[in-house]
Amino acid sequence: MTDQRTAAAMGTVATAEAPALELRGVSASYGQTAVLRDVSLRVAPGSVTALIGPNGAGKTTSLRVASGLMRPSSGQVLLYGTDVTRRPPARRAKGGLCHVPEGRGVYRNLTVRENLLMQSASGDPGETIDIATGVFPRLGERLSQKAGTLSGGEQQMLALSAAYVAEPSVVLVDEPSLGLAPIIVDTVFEFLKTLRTKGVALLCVDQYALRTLAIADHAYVLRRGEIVYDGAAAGLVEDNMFEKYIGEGTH
Ligand SMILES: Nc1ncnc2c1ncn2[C@@H]1O[C@H](COP(=O)(O)OP(=O)(O)OP(=O)(O)O)[C@@H](O)[C@H]1O
Repeated sequence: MTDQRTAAAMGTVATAEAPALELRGVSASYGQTAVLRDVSLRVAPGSVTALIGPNGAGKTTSLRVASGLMRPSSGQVLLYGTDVTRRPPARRAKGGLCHVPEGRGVYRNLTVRENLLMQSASGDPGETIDIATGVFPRLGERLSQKAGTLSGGEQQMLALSAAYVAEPSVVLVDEPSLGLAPIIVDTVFEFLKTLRTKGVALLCVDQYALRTLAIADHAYVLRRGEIVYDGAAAGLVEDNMFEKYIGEGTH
């Protein structure tokens, strides 16, 4: 989906300056527990932004607020400059936002083919299957299989294929490599790089922080619900910045 189409679906006009996605001063809580405190971040159109940080920092919660699965207690979410804070997830999805959640967002009782058609923007079965199997040939061999019986890696490929066949302009991916064999992790990162070449604005959370930074333009580090780094992804890798913000032992 182009920026202009997204803007039209959002009921606004795309401006060259507006970020594809912006969280502006977002705070969020689970019950009495504050999880995000005044989080602001921007994802430029056609760029990759890494959101990294230790366990429990609030990365998943940030993505949930961005896609509308969770309401912030204060602050705003903007898509191409339009305030969508009060819009439900389905409306944001229609406007070109695709959230691939942690833990494989597939319909387990539907076949691979049915899952792909559910995700499809065009609704054209032949075209949808061609696009998805072009990116992940493995899915082509399993079109009639129930998604719940796929291997973990195959389920992840199916979940990620939404980022193609739904034709989004903004994609949020949460831990796409979690629990996957190294060779499948390579496939996932190749896929994310390919997405970028299609002009999608990508916000990526992954346990492989260095690999994520390697494909990212910009990076944010979250710690205890606060942004503690906002700058170039490359800058975070240099000069021991990475160890300072995230700690040793992160790969
Ligand atoms: N449904 C919930 N109810 C209560 N607390 C929650 C809920 N979901 C998350 N939390 C808490 O909110 C904090 C942030 O969680 P979140 O999942 O956003 O962190 P994260 O940075 O994605 O962590 P990880 O890297 O471990 O996945 C954690 O302390 C977590 O325990």
